[in-house]
Amino acid sequence: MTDSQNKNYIIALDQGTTSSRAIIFDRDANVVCTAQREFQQHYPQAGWVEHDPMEIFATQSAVMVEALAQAGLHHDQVAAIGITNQRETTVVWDKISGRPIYNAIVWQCRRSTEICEQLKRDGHEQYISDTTGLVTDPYFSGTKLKWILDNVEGSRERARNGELLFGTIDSWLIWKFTGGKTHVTDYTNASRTMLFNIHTLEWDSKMLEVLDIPREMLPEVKSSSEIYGRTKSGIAIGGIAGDQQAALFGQMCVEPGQAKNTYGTGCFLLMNTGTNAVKSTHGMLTTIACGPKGEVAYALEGAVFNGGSTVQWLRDELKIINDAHDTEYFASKVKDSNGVYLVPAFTGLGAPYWDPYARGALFGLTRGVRVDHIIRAALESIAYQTRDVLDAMQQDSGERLKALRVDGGAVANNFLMQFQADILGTMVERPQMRETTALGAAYLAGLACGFWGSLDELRGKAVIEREFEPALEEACKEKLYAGWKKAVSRTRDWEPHEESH
Ligand SMILES: Nc1ncnc2c1ncn2[C@@H]1O[C@H](COP(=O)(O)OP(=O)(O)O)[C@@H](O)[C@H]1O
Ligand SMILES: O=P(O)(O)OC[C@H](O)CO
Repeated sequence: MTDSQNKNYIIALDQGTTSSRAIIFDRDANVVCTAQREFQQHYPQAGWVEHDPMEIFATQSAVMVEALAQAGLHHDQVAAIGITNQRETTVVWDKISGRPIYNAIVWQCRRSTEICEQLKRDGHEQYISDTTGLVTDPYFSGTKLKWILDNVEGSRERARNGELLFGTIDSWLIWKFTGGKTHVTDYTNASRTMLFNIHTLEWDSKMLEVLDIPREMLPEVKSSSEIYGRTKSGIAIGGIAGDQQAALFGQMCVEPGQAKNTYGTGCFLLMNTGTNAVKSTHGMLTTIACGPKGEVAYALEGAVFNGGSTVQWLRDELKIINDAHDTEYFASKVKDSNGVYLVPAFTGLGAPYWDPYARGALFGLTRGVRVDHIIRAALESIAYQTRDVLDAMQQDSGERLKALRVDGGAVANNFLMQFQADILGTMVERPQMRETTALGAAYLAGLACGFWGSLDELRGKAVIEREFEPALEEACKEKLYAGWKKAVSRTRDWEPHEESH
């Protein structure tokens, strides 16, 4: 048996907002083994979110070792690693010591709101939208990176001298896994930085100048499916994609018009638009995704900041549930939310509102409201936010979705999926294979090293486990949704502007 025949597995490393996971796939793209570790969230101020990059690397390395050990595999048996990651989260590290100079500033963090306001005052909003496909919001890496360079003493100078490197989580992990040899990212992650021209596929000189970012610290940008380097143990790293683009690929939405919604910490609805970089007039982002071979394709994206995190808030802060799974039981105990709306604008509102000043609120409280109603309202808020996004995206794309493909941790919740179908008036399709993010990264890595010849070999994998049919009558659906829109309008522009930075 030759060496390559002996390599019968691909490992996907899925570095998410709340946990690091490693998933091993066999040649039939079946999951052989999964290992997962949660890591600490840091909230140093209201609206700020940080991670420790060393903890991210430590948990990600640990789960890879754990998964291999559980499966009884040696690293020699792995053909390649695919990396997929929470996007936008920004790390700056010292090239020599290999240590970050500041905690990672997480995609949800609002600390660069004032930098965005300045960009708007200076008239850069249109340029940012035309060039990077993004809205001027603290969500993206560019203003987070500027914040670090402005606030960590001497860092801009050190970056100019080539002593510091910048990366999103994919770059950070690859740099660490290759022992400091490889400093790369891929087009999908680069397209989330606000520093990258999505049309010419290059770092954008004007954005670097406007944000005063030294070019020396940027990673080389590569395709999503190629061999970038090897881990210290010799495994090829062959795929990189931001987690939402990886999920789109894993759901095989590689042709124009195909879309998926992922329900994780946030909710991310992406629609592939092929070679056409569609410009939104309804608050969607234009972003880079992957075509059938992992090549550059464009997508429209609606990003909702707080989806499953709303359920975590019920569990960790309010402590009214023990486990995310219990929400289904409590929400189903009551016939409706009793007029309660929860708007989880904990870190402002993303698409289609883009309001960093919005803050969360509960509306419609009366004396008869019980915890069950609040739990139900929390789940309903996830579905309402998805409706906001889908309505906007359908107006931009001119396409009406026949069915919404879903994935992510929260799709296990049958109540949520049914309410989603009801409030959209559209069928919701839940796949049998829920690990679509990891699967997408595995496919990209497997295609790069010839483990799989083409996606066509794997089409049979896209099996629907359950369809949720809309069952709510039109008038009722629209009345509920009108209540949601009213609630959202009351949360807008809540935080005073001068206190947001
Ligand atoms: N049964 C459930 N009902 C509702 N929400 C759930 C359920 N299971 C998990 N979640 C939520 O889904 C999220 C985890 O999904 P995952 O896709 O792993 O997220 P991420 O990649 O963002 O870390 C958590 O925010 C959790 O609260
Ligand atoms: O870690 P997730 O799955 O919540 O995804 C985070 C997104 O990539 C942020 O843009």
